[in-house]
Amino acid sequence: MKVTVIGAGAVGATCADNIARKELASEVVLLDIKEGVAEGKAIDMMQTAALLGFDTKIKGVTNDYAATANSDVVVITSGMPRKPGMTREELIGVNAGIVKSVTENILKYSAEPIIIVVSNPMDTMNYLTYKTSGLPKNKVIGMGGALDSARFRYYLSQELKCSPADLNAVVIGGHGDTTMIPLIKHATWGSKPVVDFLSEEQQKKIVADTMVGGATLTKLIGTSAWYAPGAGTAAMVESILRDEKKLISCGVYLEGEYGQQDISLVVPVVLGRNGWEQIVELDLSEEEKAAFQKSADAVRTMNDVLKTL
Ligand SMILES: NC(=O)C1=CN([C@@H]2O[C@H](COP(=O)(O)OP(=O)(O)OC[C@H]3O[C@@H](n4cnc5c(N)ncnc54)[C@H](O)[C@@H]3O)[C@@H](O)[C@H]2O)C=CC1
Ligand SMILES: O=C([O-])CC(=O)C(=O)O
Repeated sequence: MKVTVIGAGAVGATCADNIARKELASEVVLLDIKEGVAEGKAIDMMQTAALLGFDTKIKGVTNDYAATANSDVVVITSGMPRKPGMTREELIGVNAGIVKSVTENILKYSAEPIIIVVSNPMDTMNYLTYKTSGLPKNKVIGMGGALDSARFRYYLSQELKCSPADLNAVVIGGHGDTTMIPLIKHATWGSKPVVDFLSEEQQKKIVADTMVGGATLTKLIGTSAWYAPGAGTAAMVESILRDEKKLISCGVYLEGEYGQQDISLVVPVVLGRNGWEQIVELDLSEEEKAAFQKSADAVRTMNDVLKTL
């Protein structure tokens, strides 16, 4: 199996590292536009192979798309990250052009890869990739929900003083500070609803902390996060390449599901060798449905911005 990661920055390199350590693919190609960066990081990672004992071959290239030929999965992380005080949406002007040209280049060498879109604003970049690529909708998948759900489990585990591994908790909606919807009423610890253990105040804080999880880290670090984003993306690659059929919140193109059309939003999907194989429709309350509609309206406004670029 071959995976290409476009963008050898913080998220792309971390994702490639996770894929190699877990030997999810025999070959990983890391591509960046900056001369030498992907080559250097690939060699650095390959020099951990003797220490960590993996056999995946990582190759770095500068803008050489021929090296990406016949990839099974392509991860797009190329583009600008936000700085403290910015929203993800403010990146659209720079990142839309990058994501569009990268998608076109990928398809010159790989006929029908599964593309995972990470670049922000993710919901709109995933929509753009779907529209640009002409790929079947199940092969264009946005990464955001895997990360946001992991953050949700982290904040829940801190408050409940339990292992995040024992929590089932899902974020849907958009991958934005105000568009993501941590479904706290659906979250369980073991099979017990977490709300049975948390005050209203605790619940509100967990939801709010999850929603601004990315912004909090951007403020602390000075650029956006990469360890959990890299791991979240690799978890999606794993479920796809190993055909695990894991239920993971992902950005997918909706055609009627959750009452939405012609938009990419984050919902729980089954991820397997064919990409996303099934959308799972949760039983949402009226309040949750209204929040989903509000997120859809905001994401649609961003998608409309694409027409002006
Ligand atoms: N969806 C999500 O959950 C997350 C999304 N992100 C987004 O991922 C993107 C990358 O973030 P970082 O890795 O932290 O940024 P970074 O700045 O460390 O890396 C981005 C890389 O993209 C490269 N690049 C730029 N234009 C390119 C092109 N045309 N072709 C190939 N490579 C190109 C740059 O040279 C740079 O090495 C950002 O847009 C960020 O907002 C980051 C974390 C989570
Ligand atoms: O916060 C950002 O800009 C990067 C991102 O999407 C995240 O870490 O959730």
